[in-house]
Amino acid sequence: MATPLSLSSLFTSRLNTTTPSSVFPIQRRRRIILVTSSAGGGKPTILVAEKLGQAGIDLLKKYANVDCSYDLSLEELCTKISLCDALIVRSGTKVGRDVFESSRGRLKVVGRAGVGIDNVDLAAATEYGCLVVNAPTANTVAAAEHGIALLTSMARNVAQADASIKAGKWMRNKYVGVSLVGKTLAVLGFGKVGSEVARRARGLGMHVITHDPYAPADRARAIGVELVSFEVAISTADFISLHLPLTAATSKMLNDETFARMKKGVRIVNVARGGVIDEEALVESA
Ligand SMILES: O=C(O)[C@H](O)COP(=O)(O)O
Repeated sequence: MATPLSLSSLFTSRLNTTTPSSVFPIQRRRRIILVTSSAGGGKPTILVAEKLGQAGIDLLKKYANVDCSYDLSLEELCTKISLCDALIVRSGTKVGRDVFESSRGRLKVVGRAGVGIDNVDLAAATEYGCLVVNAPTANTVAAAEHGIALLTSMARNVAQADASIKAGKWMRNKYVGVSLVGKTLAVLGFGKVGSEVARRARGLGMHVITHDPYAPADRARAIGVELVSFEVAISTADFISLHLPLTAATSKMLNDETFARMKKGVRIVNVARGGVIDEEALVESA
């Protein structure tokens, strides 16, 4: 299965000799690598299938023909892709086997402008010799800050109180919140976003534990976070924050069995992917 490279690494390093010959550095000083048009000679063609920042589009336009076409149906995407050397998507476009098949070998790279690559069929990309790259640090702080925003507003019932007051009610006793200070937060997934959430939660005076089989112990220690088993994480937490990719191993990781082992009244923040939680089980156990 293909391992996603980072977009920045694709653009800043030379590819090794096993890469397709149509990949070459065209701008040595900044070591930018782009993919040639298989039509030969001309600029490569990049399909941007979801909205990106204009600065990014302008940069691409210096080196490639850029087709910004949003909200394509699968059929439209499959038709266009046979004329494209590269495709850039966010999380809303499913890049499945059909897309690689339809490209008939012309598509050389799929750039995921973001972190999660669960919308790209990596096995099919590998079979069709197509690189998949992502931008793993692009939105780390935004996701961490959003996680903390949800954590604090959930603790203080901000959304419910806001809706209530907008409905003309004043129910301050109903929406009394809970303190975060001294409470235990379990961060599931101690990667880039999870670590930044943990760091911020420590600043709020929380006791932070984490479960992540790949987490470096020294990083956890440096932030003052305790590495624990999955069992300890879910059974001792007052709050749980999810920062996991959606894979076969993490799909429905929180399910009826795990909900049964959690503390009563535990609050969960999910800024990862919805599929990490079995939503039917969540509704049942709420
Ligand atoms: O995986 C990610 O980077 C985030 O979920 C953001 O996805 P987006 O590019 O669709 O906003």
